[in-house]
Amino acid sequence: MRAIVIYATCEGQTERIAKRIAKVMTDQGVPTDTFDVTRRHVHELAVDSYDAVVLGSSLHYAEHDPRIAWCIRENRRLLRELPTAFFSVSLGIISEHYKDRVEAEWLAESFLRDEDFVPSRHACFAGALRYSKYGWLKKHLMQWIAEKAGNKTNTDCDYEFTDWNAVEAFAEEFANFVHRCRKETRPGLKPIEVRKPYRECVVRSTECSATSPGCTCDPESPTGESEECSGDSATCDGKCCQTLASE
Ligand SMILES: Cc1cc2nc3c(=O)[nH]c(=O)nc-3n(C[C@H](O)[C@H](O)[C@H](O)COP(=O)(O)O)c2cc1C
Repeated sequence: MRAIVIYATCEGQTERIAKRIAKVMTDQGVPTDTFDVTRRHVHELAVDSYDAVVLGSSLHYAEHDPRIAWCIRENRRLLRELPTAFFSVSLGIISEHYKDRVEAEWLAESFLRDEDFVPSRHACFAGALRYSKYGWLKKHLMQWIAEKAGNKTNTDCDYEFTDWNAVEAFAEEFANFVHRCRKETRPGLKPIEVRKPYRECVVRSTECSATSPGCTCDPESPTGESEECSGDSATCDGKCCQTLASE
């Protein structure tokens, strides 16, 4: 049993949130990997080798990342059968103006509606203002937006608004939900064995032939993954069961 957090980030705040969610879920007995769609193509990811999926995206110019939308579309049938969660990261959600807060929530809900995706859980988290990472134009645009929203405008500093307690509570509750789903669908299973808890993701491989002597890969599995296979073992020819190195 494994879960994955698939996320899109621009300045890194969604990544920090995704990694915190993965850590908390892993600590709760649901080993969880992470996958950044802004660095790798989602096609490489073997989504079907996971038992629960969390998707997350930050909001930029009132849009969630189209690569997350694409990932939802590509895996729609699978996502309907699994425990799923979605989180949106924005600054509107902590604006001093009620209208902005409502809009941030509405944008998350309409994104899910447009993608015809009903996650088991969803949340909106506050992100960060990282002036140090913005170019000149973006810095001044963000300063102007921040001022309108009653937010921090000193461009010499970065500001983080994420409520980490809320992020951890979300991850903990979702991990408990995943446990409950597993119990309901497959009664009598042993408690989950936490193995290889810190790896980045399982990538799709079409090269696994499972014919080399001593190869422990399961040719039936889409990723060639087997219980014993480490992915970097010589018995796998280094071709199949690929997992990304631990952080
Ligand atoms: C160019 C730009 C546009 C943004 N547009 C919005 C927006 O339309 N609504 C909003 O609530 N937040 C907006 N934000 C705030 C981001 O959602 C916030 O900074 C978030 O932490 C970014 O997460 P990331 O670093 O994972 O991309 C914007 C930020 C930038 C830099």
